Amino acid sequence: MLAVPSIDVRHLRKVYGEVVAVDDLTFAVQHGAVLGLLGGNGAGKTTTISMLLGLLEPTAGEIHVLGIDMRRQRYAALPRMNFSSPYVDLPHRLTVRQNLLFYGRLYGVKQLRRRIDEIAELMQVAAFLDRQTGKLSAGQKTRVALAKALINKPDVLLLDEPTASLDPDTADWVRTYLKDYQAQTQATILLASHNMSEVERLCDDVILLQSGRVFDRGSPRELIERFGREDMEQVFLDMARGRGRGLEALRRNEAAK
Ligand SMILES: Nc1ncnc2c1ncn2[C@@H]1O[C@H](COP(=O)(O)OP(=O)(O)OP(=O)(O)O)[C@@H](O)[C@H]1O
Repeated sequence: MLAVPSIDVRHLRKVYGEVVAVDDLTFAVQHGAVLGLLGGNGAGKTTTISMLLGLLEPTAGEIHVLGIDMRRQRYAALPRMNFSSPYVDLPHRLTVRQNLLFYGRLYGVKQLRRRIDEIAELMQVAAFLDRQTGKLSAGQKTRVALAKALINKPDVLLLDEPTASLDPDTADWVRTYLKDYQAQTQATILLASHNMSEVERLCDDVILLQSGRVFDRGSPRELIERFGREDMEQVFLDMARGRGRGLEALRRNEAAK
């Protein structure tokens, strides 16, 4: 087990022209924990995940993953990481199998063909392994993206809205699978989601982001209690609408700065 957190982010900032997308974000995710990143549209979730992967250069701040400085040595960490995002398409013209072969080789997966069969079965994409990825339905593409995200059995998994286009039944088994995967491998997962029951079910801790800044943080249970609410859906609405005890949390955070 690592003595350092699996993900360690300090004073992270990203500015696009006049838009401050991420503003002084600091958090750590311990080995084997699941952190939820919640926030309304434009809160900075995708920007944060992109910086964690090295796809975007931060304006300021530090990111360490598995103890490795991502701004200097990200290629040492990337083979042990993976991600899925509805905003990053897999090559359309390749078949699902070709995509999984391509990414599997990129990640240096051993016994790749066996692993592809295994993950295709698990993510229920075996039936369309030889179809073009671009011609699949949105939900099928999401399952392929998850198969790609798990191909190298990552120690750190970054998931941007992993169940967004899935039907309720499929979303449910994907959540069950992610929970089992995490329990079996002790992987560390960062999950950006708009689905509050998913967050309650999967996340040990949650960061509520608003306009790139931390609005509040805690376990789902702590947040629900602190906001005086019954579930995360209501907590989220309080944050989004700037009302109730959520507003007090914001004031407290502002005062602490
Ligand atoms: N390439 C870009 N150029 C300029 N502004 C950008 C760019 N990408 C994101 N932004 C802005 O940065 C802010 C954060 O966007 P981001 O995509 O990280 O939000 P998000 O929390 O993932 O939102 P959503 O829930 O809608 O996916 C938004 O104000 C967005 O308009």
